[in-house]
Amino acid sequence: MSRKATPSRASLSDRIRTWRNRMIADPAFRRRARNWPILRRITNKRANELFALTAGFVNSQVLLACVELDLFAALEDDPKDTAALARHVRLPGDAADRLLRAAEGIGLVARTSDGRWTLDDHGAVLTQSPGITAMIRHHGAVYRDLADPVALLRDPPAETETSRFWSYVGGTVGAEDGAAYSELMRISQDMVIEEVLDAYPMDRHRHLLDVGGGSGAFVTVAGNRWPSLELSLFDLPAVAETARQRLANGPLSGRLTVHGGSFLDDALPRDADCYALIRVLYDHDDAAALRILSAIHEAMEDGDTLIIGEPMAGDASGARQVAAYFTFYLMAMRSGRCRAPDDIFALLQAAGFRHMRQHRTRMPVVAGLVSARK
Ligand SMILES: CC(C)=CCC/C(C)=C/CC/C(C)=C/C=C/C(C)=C/C=C/C=C(C)/C=C/C=C(C)/C=C/C=C(C)/C=C/CC(C)(C)O
Ligand SMILES: C[S@@+](CC[C@H](N)C(=O)[O-])C[C@H]1O[C@@H](n2cnc3c(N)ncnc32)[C@H](O)[C@@H]1O
Repeated sequence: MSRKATPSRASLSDRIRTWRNRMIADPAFRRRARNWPILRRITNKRANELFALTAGFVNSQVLLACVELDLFAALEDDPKDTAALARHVRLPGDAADRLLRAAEGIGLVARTSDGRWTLDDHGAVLTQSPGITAMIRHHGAVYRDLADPVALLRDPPAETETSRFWSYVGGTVGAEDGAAYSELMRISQDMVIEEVLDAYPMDRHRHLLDVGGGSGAFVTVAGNRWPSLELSLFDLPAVAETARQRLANGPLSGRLTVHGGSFLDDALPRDADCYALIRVLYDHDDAAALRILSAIHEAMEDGDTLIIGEPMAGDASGARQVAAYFTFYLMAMRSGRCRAPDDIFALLQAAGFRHMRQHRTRMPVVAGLVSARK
């Protein structure tokens, strides 16, 4: 049941917020604010932010066109003029010029002093970020599901393009799907792994079990960083088989065990002292999330640790963006929930965990991290 706060109950900060909102909403105040240097700066900043929000879809499509045409790779080594780039991306000169001007507007490319084109900051990052690039490409299906967001909120269909794309979420994945989606998972995982392992070094543990470990990128990086760490990976049988084949002859094979099974139905291996759920919990609604946590708790000995690393909601500006993106993304996927650390603590507590802690990550837009002990 929702309760409406009466003005007399509102805290001072709530009342200031209400007063502030009335001022900002008033066109006469906004006109006056433009005349005062400091207020003008804030006004312009807010206007630009609201414009970026309003233009979000257009910006995403400019980005998608650059990625699909491989524009950033063409600019990686040397600046080029419009005609040379038009030939590279196989567009008429005028169309290439439009694309470049649009890309310049959103920080993807920039002009050199002699009028040619080079990479701007975002474009430079994207030349070496296959994970982000793959996510930009796969947005087509998600955006089609979100084309009518109110309809999706009111009357979500049982199946969407996004839910079919990530078919493993329901626990049904065939051998042929296993390799394909694990590949997208793998290349999109690098930044998450770094955030998690920088914020939570594994030197205090003997044996790491990555639950829902996909193709094994997390255990691979952890194993390389901590040479005496024993490693295990647990995932659906088809995915586990893909991981086994990838890692069978690698340098870690002597200390890695791969287990196939479902964390919703099967018992988990018991020999680890650190269990990890990396980008797993947010795939699942609360009931399933609680089952996963309970299965891990059941497998653990007293004192063992669970770490949970995934994009999390929160107060940092990156975490706020994560909340908006993944809340709607997961609605399109028809499963899961973007949670704040407190939401995860509540589930952990219900599953019997204690000593719950949030660990600060350096880039909350990439991942948040919490840990708990049995
Ligand atoms: C050198 C001099 C003189 C000055 C430099 C000045 C300076 C420090 C500039 C900064 C440059 C710099 C270092 C920039 C770094 C930028 C970085 C690290 C950007 C990172 C961006 C990350 C992004 C955009 C991540 C996007 C991730 C997405 C969209 C992930 C989507 C994931 C999905 C949909 C997962 C689905 C899985 C499922 C199904 C839910 O389980
Ligand atoms: C979003 S992916 C994350 C993979 C990897 N941890 C990463 O960050 O790239 C979720 C993983 O959970 C696995 N998974 C989903 N349902 C599962 C289940 N019922 N039992 C075991 N693993 C499952 C998927 O196969 C997939 O590898």
